[in-house]
Amino acid sequence: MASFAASMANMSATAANQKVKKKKKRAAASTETSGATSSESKRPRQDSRRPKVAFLGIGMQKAGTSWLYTMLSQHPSICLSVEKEVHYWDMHKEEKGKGDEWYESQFPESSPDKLVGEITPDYLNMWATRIGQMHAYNPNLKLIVLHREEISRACSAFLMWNRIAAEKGEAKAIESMTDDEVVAALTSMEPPHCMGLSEMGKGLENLTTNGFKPEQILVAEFEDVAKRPDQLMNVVFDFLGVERIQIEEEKLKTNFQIKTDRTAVVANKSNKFPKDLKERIMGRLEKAYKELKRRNKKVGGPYLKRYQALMDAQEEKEEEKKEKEEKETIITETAKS
Ligand SMILES: Nc1ncnc2c1ncn2[C@@H]1O[C@H](COP(=O)(O)OS(=O)(=O)O)[C@@H](OP(=O)(O)O)[C@H]1O
Repeated sequence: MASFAASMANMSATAANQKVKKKKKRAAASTETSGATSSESKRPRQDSRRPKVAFLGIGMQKAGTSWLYTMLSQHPSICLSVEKEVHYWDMHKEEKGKGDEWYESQFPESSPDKLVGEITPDYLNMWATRIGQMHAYNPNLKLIVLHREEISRACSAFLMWNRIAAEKGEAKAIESMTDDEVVAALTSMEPPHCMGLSEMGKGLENLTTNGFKPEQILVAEFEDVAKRPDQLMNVVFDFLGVERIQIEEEKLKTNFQIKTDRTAVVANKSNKFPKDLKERIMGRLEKAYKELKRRNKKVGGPYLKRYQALMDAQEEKEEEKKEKEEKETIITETAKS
């Protein structure tokens, strides 16, 4: 009996030990996924107080997303990630095992009275499971896409990758490449998928077949970054449900390209795709990518129509205001004379 009791006690001690070990293992695993240290995990959880990410800029890559990040960073009710591109949904979550707590810790200035968001252009071209995870995290997420003409966008992407590779001695600089070489690199199915990442239509379809409603997605035109930046930002602010703010003219008109942090780098004018080469390339690719452009137009069309209507309504209002002001001036001057 005694030996039975001892062995029972022994067994329960072993079970208790195993339980403790398992608990420690689980704690270590959750520390690994959340990126927290053991002393951090002992502190009261902060994440329960952190608001969820409410909006995302999801592309297109090379369509003015760094400019958009800079404009949104001017808004007092918006909290952006410290780094422009968090890459949680396309990389950190699955490939690096990070959790939502880690994700939300990328927004150290978040608070309940601020709208939290980040911009990672690669989210537009993710596969279904990742979109599903993003939707499950926050089914009410608002998504912003800037659309840029497909071939010009790919040229911009190619130039960026070519400059990086050439600097490392891993590729010829664009200036010494033949047209055929540039076309081959631009259209390659291998990373960095220059033309592949112009597939906005497929990206939008993937979003709506994996939970997102079209009303949750705003598609705006890249061209307006240069042509009508203030109106574009009004549409974005309205879409996000925050107050419209007037951004300084000089900022609105600056060419922003950001790499890894909040430091806005004004684009180097010499860092442009050689103009003649671009014209030749665009001529050659126009026919080959007719189908891709048609699909983007078909799927993106209704979104862009909605966006155009919002832009036109603003213009009409401004014209009405001008006319009214002009009439008032005439009345005042007539009264004076
Ligand atoms: N204010 C303004 N007006 C006109 N164009 C502008 C502006 N700000 C940024 N840009 C152009 O946007 C291109 C970079 O886009 P992204 O910031 O999305 O690039 S990235 O995906 O983050 O690498 C890049 O395009 P390319 O010059 O054709 O490469 C920038 O020049």
